[in-house]
Amino acid sequence: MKISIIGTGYVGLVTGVCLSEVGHHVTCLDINPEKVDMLSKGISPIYEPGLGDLMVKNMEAGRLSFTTSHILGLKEADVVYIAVGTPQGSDGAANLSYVYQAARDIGRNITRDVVVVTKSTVPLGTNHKVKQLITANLEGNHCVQVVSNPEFLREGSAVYDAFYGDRIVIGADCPEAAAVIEEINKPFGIPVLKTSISSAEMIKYASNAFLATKISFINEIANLSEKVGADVAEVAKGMGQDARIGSQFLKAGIGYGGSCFPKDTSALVRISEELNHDFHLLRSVMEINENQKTVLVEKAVERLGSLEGKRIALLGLAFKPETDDMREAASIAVAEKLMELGAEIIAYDPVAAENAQRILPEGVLFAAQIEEAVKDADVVFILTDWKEIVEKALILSSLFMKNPIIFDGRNCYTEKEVKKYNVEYVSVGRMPVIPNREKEFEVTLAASF
Ligand SMILES: NC(=O)C1=CN([C@@H]2O[C@H](COP(=O)(O)OP(=O)(O)OC[C@H]3O[C@@H](n4cnc5c(N)ncnc54)[C@H](O)[C@@H]3O)[C@@H](O)[C@H]2O)C=CC1
Ligand SMILES: O=C(O)[C@H]1O[C@H](OP(=O)(O)OP(=O)(O)OC[C@H]2O[C@@H](n3ccc(=O)[nH]c3=O)[C@H](O)[C@@H]2O)[C@H](O)[C@@H](O)[C@@H]1O
Repeated sequence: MKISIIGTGYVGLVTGVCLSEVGHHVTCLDINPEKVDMLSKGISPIYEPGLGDLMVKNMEAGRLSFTTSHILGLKEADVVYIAVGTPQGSDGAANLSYVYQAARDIGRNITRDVVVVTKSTVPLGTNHKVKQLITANLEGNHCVQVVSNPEFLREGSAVYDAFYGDRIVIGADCPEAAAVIEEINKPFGIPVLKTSISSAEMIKYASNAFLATKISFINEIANLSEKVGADVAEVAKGMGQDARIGSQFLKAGIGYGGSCFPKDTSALVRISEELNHDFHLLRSVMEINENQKTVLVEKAVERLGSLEGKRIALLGLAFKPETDDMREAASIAVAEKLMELGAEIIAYDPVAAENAQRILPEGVLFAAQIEEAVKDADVVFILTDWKEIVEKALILSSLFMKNPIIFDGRNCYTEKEVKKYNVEYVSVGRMPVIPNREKEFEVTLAASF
């Protein structure tokens, strides 16, 4: 069985590599020639742990190849995955133009009966439209079945998620087509849930919206905890121990970012509006998230007064650790706000700096090393909890800053850890830690180097 994948972004590439790893023959197709050129040389265009090695291994085994040609990429395919982007349009709804173009491309180029699998996150009814578009563009008399197979991987652990996901959802109107996709996925050994196409489409949006809701909920609890002197980390732990609630996605911070939660919540609100339903809860989730992105800046203004001319080190720029993805990263909103307030920004990210340079406002300086960012800074902001940043930010601030002060948007440290250092520490949903400058601290310059 020959598999083709249209789109080699995070989802298409990970899917292609992992399907080839379990023994399938996969051709990945992308319209971006630079990407395909890199991929054909065995270089992954994205930072995703474990992906590059697995990709090269399967290319060398002759199971994985890349092309920009729809003719070559589709002519021998029995199964075609659509994994192109569905970015947020200017009206908040998902922009389906790439999906529809992929459908036309499939119709024009397939040479046999195929099962088309939609991996892209698409609103209700899209799969029916995809089938119509393919059929309308067919050049031969081929039978086409469409299956909705939403993707649940997380960036930064995408390869792991492909092999150890909680479920594989297969939405189909045709049981034979569903069986083909179930068979392809058998080697992963992940439980399969078969549904209608509409339910599969809804499962994807509902899952992301629910996770986003958990985050905004805990962020509101964090904001409240600060007012009453509670510690949101303890609150989340206590809540999470209730199996009905679960401990995941209860980490308070500066809100969710990334390529999916923001756009998928917005798309679901638009889908609801089109159905004359006001999804009030989800609108609030989005609003809370917008406000949450800049709570650290507000705290800094409250504590320090004017930020004009202050040198602020932004540690971590990607929307989460272990990725170079800057889409909707909180660092963008924070940097814009700080620039507006006249601060001077020196930014550091171990992996996402190159992408960040294209996105963050002009005038932001970039440090090649974390030490360079912290040295001479008046204030440190932690925006992404990369392991390196968690390991070094506290100690470097205590060593290099005149009056060390950290605003931590990811709650990286406990009060006990902070108290070993001569650092003022402001986090989210917890009381600030103010050092007693009279006291001898465990970490001193001499002791550390
Ligand atoms: N990024 C993620 O973690 C996840 C994304 N998703 C969904 O998967 C879909 C894809 O997302 P990403 O992989 O992040 O997108 P992406 O933007 O990283 O990649 C999309 C790729 O499709 C290519 N493309 C566009 N039109 C094409 C065409 N007609 N023929 C061939 N290639 C074409 C683009 O050049 C690009 O390389 C979206 O719907 C997204 O919501 C779902 C789960 C996780
Ligand atoms: O549809 C998608 O694209 C994907 O979206 C998310 O995956 P991802 O965006 O890669 O990353 P997450 O780990 O979910 O984090 C998203 C954002 O929420 C934030 N977050 C996460 C968890 C938490 O407790 N608190 C919190 O603020 C993260 O810092 C990050 O900014 C989902 O977790 C995936 O299941 C889904 O497939």
